[in-house]
Amino acid sequence: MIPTITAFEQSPDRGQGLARDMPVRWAFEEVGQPYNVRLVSFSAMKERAHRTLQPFGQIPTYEEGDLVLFESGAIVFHIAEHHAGLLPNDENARARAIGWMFSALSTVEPVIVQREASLYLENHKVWHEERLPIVEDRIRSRLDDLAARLGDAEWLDGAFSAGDLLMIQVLRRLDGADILNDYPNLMAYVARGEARPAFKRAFSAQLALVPTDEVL
Ligand SMILES: N[C@@H](CCC(=O)N[C@@H](CSCc1ccc([N+](=O)[O-])cc1)C(=O)NCC(=O)O)C(=O)O
Repeated sequence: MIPTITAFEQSPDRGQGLARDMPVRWAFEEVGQPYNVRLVSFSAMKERAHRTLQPFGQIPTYEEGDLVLFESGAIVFHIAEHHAGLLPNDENARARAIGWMFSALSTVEPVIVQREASLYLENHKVWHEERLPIVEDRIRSRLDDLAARLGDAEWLDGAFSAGDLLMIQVLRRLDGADILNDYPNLMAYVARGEARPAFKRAFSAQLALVPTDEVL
């Protein structure tokens, strides 16, 4: 059975592939699993029908038969559990790769999302100018440690895994910011992820939905 995910009907990132359907698309492409996409408008996301799938009124969701999932990380994990190619077979290596999935979403992404909130939602607040540098310092602290751990390695822990997929997707949210430029090995790490044929297929698929005149 071919799973169906939901994605934005109108991409707020205008084709940059930063919304969270992107890691799910990427995971499907890495394991060679076809998938269908149901596009959802901002208003429809908040309706009861969608909230039965995703209680917070967001995308993505995953439907396959009588299984409904939400949380992009959980969906990527489900895909990785049911197909080869995203998690190692070795028990300890698999556990470490899953650890990196959590690290991406609960240690690195939150400070990056705080910066986006500061820039796009709080930029009119009187304390915005004072807060942004504090948030950006928190990001640099995380990137210092991540860059030190990655070093010159190709991926975070041996072969490419779902942990790398999610970490690279999180780091891509800094695209356009100067911050990542200070970490050449992390820039190269993201570039390696973006060079993967599966990433390119996923990126093209989400870009194809964006009207040409809206692409950033
Ligand atoms: N923890 C959930 C979070 C899901 C989530 O944040 N979904 C967002 C889209 S991806 C987040 C996102 C949005 C826009 C950009 N962008 O660059 O424009 C990037 C990422 C959403 O539906 N937002 C609508 C709403 O909350 O009302 C998950 O990982 O699935």
